[in-house]
Amino acid sequence: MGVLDRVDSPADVRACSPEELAELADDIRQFLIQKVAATGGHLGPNLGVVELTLAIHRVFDSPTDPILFDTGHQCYVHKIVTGRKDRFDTLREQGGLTGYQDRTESPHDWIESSHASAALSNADGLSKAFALRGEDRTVVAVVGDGALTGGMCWEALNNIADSDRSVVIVVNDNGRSYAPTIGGLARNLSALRLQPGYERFLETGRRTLKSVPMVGDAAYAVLHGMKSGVKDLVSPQAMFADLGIKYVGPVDGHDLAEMEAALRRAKAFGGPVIVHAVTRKGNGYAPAENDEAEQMHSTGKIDPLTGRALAESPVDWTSVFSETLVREAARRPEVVAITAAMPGPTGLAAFGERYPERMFDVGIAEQHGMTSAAGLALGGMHPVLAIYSTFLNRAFDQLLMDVALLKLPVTVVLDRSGITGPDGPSHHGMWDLSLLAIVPGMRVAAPRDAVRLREELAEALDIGDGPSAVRFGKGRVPDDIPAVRRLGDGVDVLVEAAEPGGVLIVAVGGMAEIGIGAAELLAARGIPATVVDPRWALPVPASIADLARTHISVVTIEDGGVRGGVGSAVESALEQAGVDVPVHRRGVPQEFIAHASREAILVDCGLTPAGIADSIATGSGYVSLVGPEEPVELNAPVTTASG
Ligand SMILES: Cc1ncc(C[n+]2csc(CCOP(=O)(O)OP(=O)(O)O)c2C)c(N)n1
Ligand SMILES: CC(=O)[C@@H](O)[C@H](O)COP(=O)(O)O
Ligand SMILES: [Mg+2]
Repeated sequence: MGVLDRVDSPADVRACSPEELAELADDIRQFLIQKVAATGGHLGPNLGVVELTLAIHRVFDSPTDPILFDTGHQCYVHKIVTGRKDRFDTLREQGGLTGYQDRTESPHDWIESSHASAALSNADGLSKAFALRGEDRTVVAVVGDGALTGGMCWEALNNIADSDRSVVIVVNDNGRSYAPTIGGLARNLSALRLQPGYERFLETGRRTLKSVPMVGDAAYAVLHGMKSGVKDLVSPQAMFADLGIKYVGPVDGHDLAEMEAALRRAKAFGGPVIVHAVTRKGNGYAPAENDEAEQMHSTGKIDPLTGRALAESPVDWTSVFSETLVREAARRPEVVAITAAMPGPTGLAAFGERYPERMFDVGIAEQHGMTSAAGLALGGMHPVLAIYSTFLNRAFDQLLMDVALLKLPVTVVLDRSGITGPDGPSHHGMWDLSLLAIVPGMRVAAPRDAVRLREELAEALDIGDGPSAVRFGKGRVPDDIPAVRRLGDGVDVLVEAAEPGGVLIVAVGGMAEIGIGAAELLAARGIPATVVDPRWALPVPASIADLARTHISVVTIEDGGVRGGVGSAVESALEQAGVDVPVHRRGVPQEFIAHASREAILVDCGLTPAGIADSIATGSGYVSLVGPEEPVELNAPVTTASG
């Protein structure tokens, strides 16, 4: 019976003795390794915040004092000590524990989005509300060094600094996003951490002086004081202090007692405070600590002993993109690449190794990345900004007004478009087609397989008079789905109806396989169907309207929201062409889709050959996943004595 077995709430953590705390931290570390090895998830980040999270729950009173985790991928320890440890076998599985904060799981969770750099703005707003309501509550925000490279953090800091509100910002500085965090900020933060003299100075002092009873304690206090002297010379304190925010640290984020003492100092201060915790991603688990590339930022199912993946990953869209870009760049010196702190996951790492001078990591800063791309294009380059589809949301205004308005040759490569699965509603790439459809002059390719991805990326790099986008999904990429013929405007006919007058299926990108399967099932039911892949889906190619004239209806299938995407664009195109043929849109319901496997969600959305064929044969509409449920009572503001 370990200490963890009897910890089910923050109060249980607060009741632990120092010895029990040390055991609890070890128990949690082993728990994380065993559970996340079995389910997959953010093992590295969570191993890095064990002591930090325990210290926070000992000093602050969640949920009265909200604890916000920026991005939320590092909230597993928080979940473990807030009564959810028994559900970790269901982590990131349908109906199970989410991998991020989730208000339906616990009142200890306040925010939910997995989009980085938003927690400080949430903290700013929450602390303003508490001040207005006269509630004496402290908002605690845990923000990583990577998230701190996002612009919203600095917008929030600018506001928080200009107040005396009780906000404690715990900077979890492990020096990494996926890869090492870039930029002047990171350099400043790490200056102290990497200062060997400072570290040695502290370590020697701590070890030597603490061993001397009495005298040691006094001398240690002197050392501590000196530390602040040393700190003033090299610390990032100036960066925050100049903003008007008190700075505490740097603190060893794995030293529970030191972390707790720093947080108590911060809490006592009463106004906005930054506690700079220095941690190590993957701490205490050698396979993660030794993972040079990403310190096991996010893993699939692994062998807990060795850290090795249990399943080989199939050839995926990302790897085809990666190799194609390197090949294209060899003959296109104007091509440069931009990543928002995700060179590995977006496939740009190979390009960066081959062409380091043409590769730019801007940090978790998609907005800046998009407009920096505009600048690169103004300077004669052809930038390729590779981001996950869901993060395009962050850079929409920049795409519209800094790129498209100027008709600049920027290519946005959107990986993880469509349903992604276990990362839940804020990670599904279901918004990009709707967003891109309203950008004047935007050309959007959605390859159906590896062959078309190579083709369409090259075509995008040939576009010099405006922005282009190439979007593809997560996971396995079909090698080759051949066309029967290609029309003049690039549309590929994949299936010719056996006879005229049937259904025209417009299958966008990765939905081609589903469209072909649906056509086969319809043919068996005596309903002829033609299947086409537009390849360049937006703006809608002219031949789609021409084809529609000889069909009784058009069915569009897209791995994206059904409102405003390709289906809506096809409807408009037919109307403009005077083609009076009904369009039935099939796609992802315009709802927030809970986490589950991609496959399970596609089935639930009716995005399968049988689902599409049945909906056509029966004339039913597109699927909705949320019934008329009663809204769940969430985080009703805690009424305090004063309120
Ligand atoms: C806007 C946005 N862009 C990209 C990501 C993908 N992403 C998830 S975690 C992460 C790195 C976070 O680094 P940091 O904040 O330092 O936290 P750590 O993992 O080091 O604890 C990134 C880039 C994201 N969640 N949100
Ligand atoms: C929070 C985070 O790291 C996400 O960006 C997500 O985990 C990405 O997952 P995949 O790279 O497995 O799609
Ligand atoms: Mg980090």
